[in-house]
Amino acid sequence: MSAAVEARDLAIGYPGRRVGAGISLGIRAGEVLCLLGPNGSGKTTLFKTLLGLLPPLAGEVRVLGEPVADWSRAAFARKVGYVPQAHAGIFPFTVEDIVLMGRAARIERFAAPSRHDREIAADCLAALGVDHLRTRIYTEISGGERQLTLIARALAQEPALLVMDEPTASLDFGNQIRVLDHIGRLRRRGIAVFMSTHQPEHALRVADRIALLAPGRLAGLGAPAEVATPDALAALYGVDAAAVAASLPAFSRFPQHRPERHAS
Ligand SMILES: Nc1ncnc2c1ncn2[C@@H]1O[C@H](COP(=O)(O)OP(=O)(O)OP(=O)(O)O)[C@@H](O)[C@H]1O
Repeated sequence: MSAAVEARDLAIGYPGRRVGAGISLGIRAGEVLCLLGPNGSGKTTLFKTLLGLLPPLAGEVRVLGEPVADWSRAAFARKVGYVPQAHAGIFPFTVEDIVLMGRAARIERFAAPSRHDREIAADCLAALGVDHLRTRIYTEISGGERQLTLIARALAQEPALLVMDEPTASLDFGNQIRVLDHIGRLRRRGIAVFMSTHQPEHALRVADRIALLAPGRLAGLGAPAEVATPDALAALYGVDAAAVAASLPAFSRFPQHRPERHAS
């Protein structure tokens, strides 16, 4: 089976500004890959390139076996969900409307959402513990509530690949755990997840593999215990290894989640 997403010798960036190069990685169905990297190292730029929102400066991206540029936007939206960093939003849609937008690629043009679509939207909100927000106006809810709404929207797409840019960033402690647990459940449904986080303990808790993005290049890719070591994290974030080690006991108390392998 082809990888959910595969990048070969990718260079990423903007006109006149190369952010990273030589990036090769693949994500299988039912696998969670977590991306760690300092501010400005290129995590969002990499995601946007994998999603075909930014052209690669070099190299190749395939999504579900097809070059990303060959996908029609409608077909892509049926297969790939993207949770961007939470934004304020400008239009006063209800939370349910926003989540139903995740169904849009599956609804025939000009058709109204069906009862089935509304049930799926309600299920996705309930799965994240925010069904009580259904009739609230998106521009009038908190940053964390918006984040959960955007995750629910992506889940409502029923994607094969889910790309999440710091999905736990603005969430309280309980919602962080809820979202991480939910990501673990997506794995069992065979969904490939590629997510970034600024919290190594979150990656250690949920990832099958971890990728380290240093400015300009991929500095590591592999099993969490082998990749997210105090020395590697110290080098990645430009801090002292002793300082990283000092903070490690705080998260090593987490029972380390041993991901179930997805039968391929
Ligand atoms: N539209 C743009 N045009 C030119 N440069 C950009 C653009 N957007 C981002 N950059 C630059 O590209 C680099 C990578 O940015 P990116 O947003 O991908 O980093 P990131 O790892 O996601 O950061 P953070 O953790 O702070 O969200 C940064 O130096 C940033 O200033």
